[in-house]
Amino acid sequence: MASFKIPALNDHSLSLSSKSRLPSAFSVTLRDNLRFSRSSSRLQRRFLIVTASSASITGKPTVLVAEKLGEAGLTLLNQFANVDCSYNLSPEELCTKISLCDALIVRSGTKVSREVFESSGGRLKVVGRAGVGIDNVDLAAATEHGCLVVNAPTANTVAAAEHGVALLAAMARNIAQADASVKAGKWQRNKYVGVSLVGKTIAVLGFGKVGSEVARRAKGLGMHVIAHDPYASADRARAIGVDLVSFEEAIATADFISLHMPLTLATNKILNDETFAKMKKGVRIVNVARGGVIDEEALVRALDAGIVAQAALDVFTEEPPKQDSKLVQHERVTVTPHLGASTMEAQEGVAIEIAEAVVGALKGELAATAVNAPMVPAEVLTELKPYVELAEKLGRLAVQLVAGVSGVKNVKVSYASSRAPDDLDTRLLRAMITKGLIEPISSVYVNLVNSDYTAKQRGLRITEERIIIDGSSETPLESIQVQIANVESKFASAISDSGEIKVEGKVKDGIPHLTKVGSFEVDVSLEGSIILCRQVDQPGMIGKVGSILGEENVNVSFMSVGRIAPRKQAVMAIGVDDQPSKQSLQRIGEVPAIEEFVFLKL
Ligand SMILES: NC(=O)c1ccc[n+]([C@@H]2O[C@H](COP(=O)([O-])OP(=O)(O)OC[C@H]3O[C@@H](n4cnc5c(N)ncnc54)[C@H](O)[C@@H]3O)[C@@H](O)[C@H]2O)c1
Ligand SMILES: O=C(O)[C@H](O)COP(=O)(O)O
Repeated sequence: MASFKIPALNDHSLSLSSKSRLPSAFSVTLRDNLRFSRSSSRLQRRFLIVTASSASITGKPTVLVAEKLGEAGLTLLNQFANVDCSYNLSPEELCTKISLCDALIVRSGTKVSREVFESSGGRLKVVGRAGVGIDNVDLAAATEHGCLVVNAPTANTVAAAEHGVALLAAMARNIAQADASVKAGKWQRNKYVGVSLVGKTIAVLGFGKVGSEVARRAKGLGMHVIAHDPYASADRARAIGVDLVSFEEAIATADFISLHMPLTLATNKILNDETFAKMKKGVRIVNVARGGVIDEEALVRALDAGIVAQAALDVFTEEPPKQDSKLVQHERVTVTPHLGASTMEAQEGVAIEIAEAVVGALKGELAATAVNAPMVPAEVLTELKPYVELAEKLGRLAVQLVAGVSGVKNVKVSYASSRAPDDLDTRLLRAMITKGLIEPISSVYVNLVNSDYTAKQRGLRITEERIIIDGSSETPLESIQVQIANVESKFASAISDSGEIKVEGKVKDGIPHLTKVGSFEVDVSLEGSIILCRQVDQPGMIGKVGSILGEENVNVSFMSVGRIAPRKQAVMAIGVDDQPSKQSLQRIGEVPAIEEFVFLKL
């Protein structure tokens, strides 16, 4: 079998000193909870498994709905959980309530801060954002607390795009101002002469879901559409008839600018004094993204200087904005109170989308819209299921072999596979190895959300290596090997020739097997628990150990002996269904040919 090594795929090393509290009954598990949610059919099928087992005294989890949610979503939630609809909570009230809740659902009006996660005492397992933007949720804090954040990214796209186009047309034709004027008893036909859209250039900044829908509609209005988005595909733009251009070109050539990017460090105040100065005189701006992408004071200056002729804004840095805000009160500015997602249809859709995601996550199903965790496609999960189990068990075994576990710092994981490196997603496997390594030696529960964070926090450096082997690529993996460097072992035979604790496993007929301990080949299915004994190879050993266990009614599920050569050193691996008593283990240790032994819980 030919093999060669490729460089480590991942290297997670960082020591953090702070201790975070983590949920007490929340873990990734594939064995018992592999169910695929088929609910969000519009979404690309990408899933995350999260198991949450705690619930309230009534046996049902409690979901706090902190902002108004569509009826259909509430109905879904009520079928599974105790639903507490408490709107307009102060930050203090939210922090008080949250310790009694397993899930929280919000829109953009609630700040889910670090304090919220800290106040939950580890009970909060899922935050559902009933909409797209998650800038009101402290994602880092959620991840540190092992709390999954899911959103509803698709149901309000069209509503937001329609609102953008509505603002565009309303702004160009002074609809809001003219309406107010007529209601005030005036008839100012000359004052409210507008501008036409047809033939004008509109720059869509952020060519994602909403941006591309706006672009489509703007094309329908006869506009020339250009877009700027450093991450968008040129093919997708071309398919809609849109030219992707640089930011500089977009802002310098546009008659209208429509903003559709998320608020990030890079987009914060992306429209500012400097960028306004580069725009065409008389440009008109629409913002249905986030208020923070515009420097609002600079916009007022640009309006007053005549650089910006008009603006139409649905979103503001501070919501609601101050009543005396110069921007809001500006006569050439049209405003709406963050209504982009607020259509009957979008709110029903969002409510269903988020309720399904939250209920699914609480049930231990696969969350399609996880924001703070790697998502693994369903078909990959199905295929990796037995390897995920193998990964966790190898981690558990390896760490239990360490003498004095505090020194576990460097772990190397090798995946032997005939697949190309980019055809094997190891994130889930790494998370499960981390879980296996950490859980037996701490009170921390590790899941896919917090595994990398927890490893870093404990100063655990996990490097991954792919070993490409010949063979059929139908099987995702040939074997997984876990090595712990620079430690002593309570079972010296687990130390390989190169000095690390080494365990290796394979999946056989769908069942994870331990196939190597140190330099010894064994073959024992990873079910129940395991006793490893090093002995001088000789007849009758299996019988002797088997009868000690049999006397105590401990059922042996598997036995295998790996030896260097006949009658030389050998390692016997014995799978047991039950935990033998201390006395039985002591008797095994007293069998004359046995030089060392260890009992390992899976
Ligand atoms: N007003 C509302 O009620 C409302 C409703 C829905 C969405 N939104 C907001 O609209 C925005 C877009 O939502 P979406 O669903 O289309 O998100 P999306 O993720 O599908 O699209 C965002 C796009 O912005 C691009 N982008 C990121 N950084 C950029 C940069 N520096 N310059 C240019 N483009 C950049 C991304 O590549 C992506 O294509 C978000 O801020 C969202 O919160 C508002
Ligand atoms: O990000 C979003 O989905 C929109 O801004 C809508 O926010 P909302 O749910 O508060 O209306």
